[in-house]
Amino acid sequence: MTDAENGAETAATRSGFVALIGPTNAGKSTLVNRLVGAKVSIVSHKVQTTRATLRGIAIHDNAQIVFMDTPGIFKPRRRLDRAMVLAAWSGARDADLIMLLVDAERGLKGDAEAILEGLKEVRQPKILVLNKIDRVRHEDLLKLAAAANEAIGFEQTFMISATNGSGCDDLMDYLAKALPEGPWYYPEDQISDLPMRQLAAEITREKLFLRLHQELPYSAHVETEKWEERKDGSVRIEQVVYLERDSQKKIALGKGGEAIKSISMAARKELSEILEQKVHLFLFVKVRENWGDDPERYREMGLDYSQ
Ligand SMILES: Nc1nc2c(ncn2[C@@H]2O[C@H](COP(=O)(O)OP(=O)(O)OP(=O)(O)O)[C@@H](O)[C@H]2O)c(=O)[nH]1
Repeated sequence: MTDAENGAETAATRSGFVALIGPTNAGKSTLVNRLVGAKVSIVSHKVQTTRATLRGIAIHDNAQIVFMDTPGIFKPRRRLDRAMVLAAWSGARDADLIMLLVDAERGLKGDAEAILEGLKEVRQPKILVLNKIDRVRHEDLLKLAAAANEAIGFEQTFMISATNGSGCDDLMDYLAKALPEGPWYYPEDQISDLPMRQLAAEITREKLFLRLHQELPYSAHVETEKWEERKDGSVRIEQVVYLERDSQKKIALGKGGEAIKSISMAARKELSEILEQKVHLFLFVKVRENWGDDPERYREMGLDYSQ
């Protein structure tokens, strides 16, 4: 029986990217794990080299909500930090909606204040989510909400506890309705696989920057192209490192391939620890001109993994 015969109305699908912004320890991972309903968020990232990372995908009513992480939004201290902050904000600007998560117990001190300042420049619709309300008196929450809304006109303010779930259903109802109508970005059955592939790409990117950060542009990008589980329990992973120029490719390879070899070894070691299986990692370095200027880059970063 079709939906129409059944008398049920088929609502249009919605989908979009939600940039999750918040100071360290605000509860981003805890919240995504709760909203996504599975532990796909896996790691909290140690090094802030990511422009926009997929944290998890939630399905609510007819909407597919893709949570993106934009680490590195904090007060810049060194030159490198400043480049990362800029990149992090550019990730946020590509999202359909920005969700600022604040630890209500800590309030707007420190990084939260700097983030609010930065958010003023961003045009996307923004919502405020005060987390850890289980620890804060209601009247203090109201004061905090008022102070934050004075700095920025948020579309909505939510008060939640990521650990006990209070307020989370209302938040999801809102997100599902706020995202644009359109087809889902990811096929439902591939969702579980995506974060692992992206995580693997991110680990390699982290190693790349740890070794060569002053010599490579921030736009350097890694994609996981193949992921093959083998009968002997090991996994074969093929990744491409995309750079913008031949000169950068030379740097990434190093003399006699020595740089890429050590990057690959470091990435393989970490991956096999996380996956708890033997990993065969193959890295290819390719030049893709103007990659850094491509406005579709961000979407592609997600979509490429499902192909
Ligand atoms: N009481 C309380 N604690 C919470 C809540 N949400 C998160 N926490 C705790 O806050 C701490 C930080 O949570 P995380 O989810 O790791 O925070 P995060 O923002 O992902 O942190 P980074 O990855 O370091 O940026 C953990 O100890 C959580 O258990 C909440 O609603 N109430």
